[in-house]
Amino acid sequence: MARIIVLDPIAQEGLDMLAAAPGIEYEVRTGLKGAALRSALAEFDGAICRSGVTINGEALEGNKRLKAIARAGVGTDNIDKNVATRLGIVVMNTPTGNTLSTAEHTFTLLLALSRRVAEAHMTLCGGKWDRKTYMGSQVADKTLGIVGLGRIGQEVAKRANAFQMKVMGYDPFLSSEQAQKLGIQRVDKVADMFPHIDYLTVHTPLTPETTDLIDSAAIEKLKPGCRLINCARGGIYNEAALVEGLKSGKLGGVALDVFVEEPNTTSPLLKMPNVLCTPHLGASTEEAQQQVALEAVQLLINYFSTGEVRHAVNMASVDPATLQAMKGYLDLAWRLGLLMAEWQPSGAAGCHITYRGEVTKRNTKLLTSAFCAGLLEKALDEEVNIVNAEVLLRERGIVLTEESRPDMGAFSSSMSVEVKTGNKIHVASGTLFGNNMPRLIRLDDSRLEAYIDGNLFVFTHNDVPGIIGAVGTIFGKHSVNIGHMTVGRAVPGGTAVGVLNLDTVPPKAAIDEVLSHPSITSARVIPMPPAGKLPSWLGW
Ligand SMILES: NC(=O)c1ccc[n+]([C@@H]2O[C@H](COP(=O)([O-])OP(=O)(O)OC[C@H]3O[C@@H](n4cnc5c(N)ncnc54)[C@H](O)[C@@H]3O)[C@@H](O)[C@H]2O)c1
Ligand SMILES: O=C(O)[C@H](O)COP(=O)(O)O
Repeated sequence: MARIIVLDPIAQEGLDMLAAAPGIEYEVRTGLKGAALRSALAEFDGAICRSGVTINGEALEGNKRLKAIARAGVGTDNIDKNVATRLGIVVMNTPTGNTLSTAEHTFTLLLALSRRVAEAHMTLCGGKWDRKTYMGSQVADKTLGIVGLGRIGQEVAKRANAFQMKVMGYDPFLSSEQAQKLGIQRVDKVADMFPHIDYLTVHTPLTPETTDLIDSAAIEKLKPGCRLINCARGGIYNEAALVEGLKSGKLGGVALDVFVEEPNTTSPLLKMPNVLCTPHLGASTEEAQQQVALEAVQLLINYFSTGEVRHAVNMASVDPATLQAMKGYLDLAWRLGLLMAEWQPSGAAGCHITYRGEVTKRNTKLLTSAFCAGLLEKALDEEVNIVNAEVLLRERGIVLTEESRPDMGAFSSSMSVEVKTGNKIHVASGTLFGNNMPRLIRLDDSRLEAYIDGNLFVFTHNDVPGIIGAVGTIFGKHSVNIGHMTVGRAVPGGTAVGVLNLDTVPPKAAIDEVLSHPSITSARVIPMPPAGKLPSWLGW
């Protein structure tokens, strides 16, 4: 049973869906912070939030249970994604559910600011019929500048065009063709539009690049009387600079839905004329809330029932069909990681993975993560999975590189991992027989065809006659049954490797006896998961 905590109010439809989902139970606990939030999160497998709760590093610290956070909305800046990734917690959002509502809210603010609707309303409610003070400004034939032309920015552009506005815009990912299609005059940098625009609206995430994007220096360069709107994130406009710009008369007006500090009832802007503010209501429509709640709940249901990862913001998304199709390869990659963790001495400095043949057409990044998860699984006293494995590996200073070679080797598909320790490189290569039978096809210099499950007994020896018989006799004497045996070598008469699958773990006396053979140079038991047992993070 997966337990889900709902940390912010979400639409009833979402709660109903949680209640009806088999294998899921949920609790609504809103308004949590600090230690209360941390201990609550430790009791659940999944969490749903909006922008109200702050899931910072402290809240996640030491959490060994939480696997997934679904954000019913777009912005995930209230979640410490670095810490979540490190702990193997996948963070997903619902990117499209509130796009139209937020674009509409942006336009609502733009129009209401132009006509000073809120101020006129408040004056009238105060008993004054004032038709002189609230002279407005027509938007038709004015120029709107848009920074950030993703989902919301583009919808705002469409609405501006419908209101006969001229639209200029900047987004590093907006092509000239797309800009032309949307009726946007694209500029190469934000400042290029400053002298031309009557309105500016921003629709970017809050990042180091967009923080204080519009500060006093930028406001200086704006056309006098320009009106600024922000329905994205507080902090993209420097709030002190807005106050100054309004006081000096440089700015014609400011409309904000979002603030640096939220909730916020004390901003000096709230008391200024030509200012219009709403308490982060961009996504607050029945339609948007229903949509994002249903989407967020579905994300968690899918994650806990099939392992599907969609709209992840801290890892590559993986749909169930891909997972299903890659199950065998994920198993192989994970097993090669488990094997290498035992085969190479500690102190790995780097890992290089080569994919060959048909497997290169698949999501090899996922396979690399699965290998890393296997490599670290036993060494770390924490959850290691495909979300955090690469991060954990790199954190340990291990350089990870990957290459794909579409040409086939001896097998239609193979993956080969090289682990560098000091001046030595250890190699393990594997392939998949059928859909779900991982096989080891190379260990260091020796080519072989070994199973990678159960109790592996791996020994190195000189390639001389009598070794297989000698090892078989020793295990027979100790009543250890050999299920499968393979030996491989690089060249006849050189060094060779033997891999046995034993039905039981051999006693120490048996291993010592094997090691006492003059031509056997090393021997060890490498416990591997039974055949068919998939990593727990796959959810199967
Ligand atoms: N007020 C609200 O209630 C509300 C509702 C929904 C979304 N939002 C916020 O609106 C923002 C945009 O949402 P979206 O769904 O359109 O996201 P999106 O990812 O579709 O679009 C964001 C765009 O910003 C662009 N961008 C990033 N950095 C930039 C930079 N330095 N300069 C110019 N462009 C840059 C990206 O290329 C992208 O095209 C998000 O921050 C989101 O949290 C607020
Ligand atoms: O990023 C978002 O989706 C918006 O800021 C909406 O936030 P909310 O879900 O808290 O209304």
